[in-house]
Amino acid sequence: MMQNQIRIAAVIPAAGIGSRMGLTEPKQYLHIAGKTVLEHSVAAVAADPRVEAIYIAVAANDTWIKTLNFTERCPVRLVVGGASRASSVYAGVSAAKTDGFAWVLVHDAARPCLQSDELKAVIDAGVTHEDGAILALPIADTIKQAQASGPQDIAQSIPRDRLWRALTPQVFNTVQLSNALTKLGVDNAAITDEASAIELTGGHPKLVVGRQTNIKITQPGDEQLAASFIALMKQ
Ligand SMILES: Nc1ccn([C@@H]2O[C@H](COP(=O)(O)OP(=O)(O)OP(=O)(O)O)[C@@H](O)[C@H]2O)c(=O)n1
Ligand SMILES: C[C@](O)(CO)[C@H](O)COP(=O)(O)O
Repeated sequence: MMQNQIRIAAVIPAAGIGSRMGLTEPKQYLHIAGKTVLEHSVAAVAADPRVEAIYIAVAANDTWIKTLNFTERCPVRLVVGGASRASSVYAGVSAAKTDGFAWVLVHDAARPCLQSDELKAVIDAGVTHEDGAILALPIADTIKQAQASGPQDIAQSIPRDRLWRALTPQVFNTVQLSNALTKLGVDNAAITDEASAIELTGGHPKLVVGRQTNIKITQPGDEQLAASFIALMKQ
């Protein structure tokens, strides 16, 4: 498969409300390092020429998206997201499938610090491995499981050998991912990332080492950390 024949649609789930941030606006519309978190994430996935279209899943009642102006080299389309991340992803994947893209790359709007070397690596692996590929990081800390009765009382330590934490982007064959999400249902709580859907339908996506800086803005203060990482990337 010639690399110039690889046409990828990026799907950006951006229909969440960012409740854990405790803000009045969704975290993807926070301004850091001169533009919104979403604009950083869109620009990050557009950095690879194999990405030929970007589908952003936004909430049906989103009033912020129309204030943004995307100037990427490839078309940016909006689709209506849903009540779950998986449903938002499914809306973008379905649009990409309709438009004839054989490959999809899913990247959280809340991960604005993606770097181009990570993007290239996960695309290279995702389009050559039969079950796709995801960016991930091996767990470097000791893992504790809390007691059911006490959320901050240790029940046990979990062996961390062979444990990784998933990041995004995640890259898959469009039909394979679409079929998995259709079969499992987008309200299936077990589907917290796209790889989960592939795994639950028998696949084994490739793990590609990402960067520690590829954080997901989730809790208060993460936006400052992301802004610092973006400033460092520009140096
Ligand atoms: N129904 C949803 C829920 C989440 N997302 C997107 O999925 C990404 C990762 O989800 P998360 O960090 O959980 O975002 P939120 O759901 O907005 O955060 P919270 O759980 O704190 O409300 C985010 O870019 C978010 O916008 C989405 O498109 N549709
Ligand atoms: C997709 C993801 O970012 C991989 O770690 C993560 O599963 C998203 O979880 P969230 O609770 O929807 O943020």
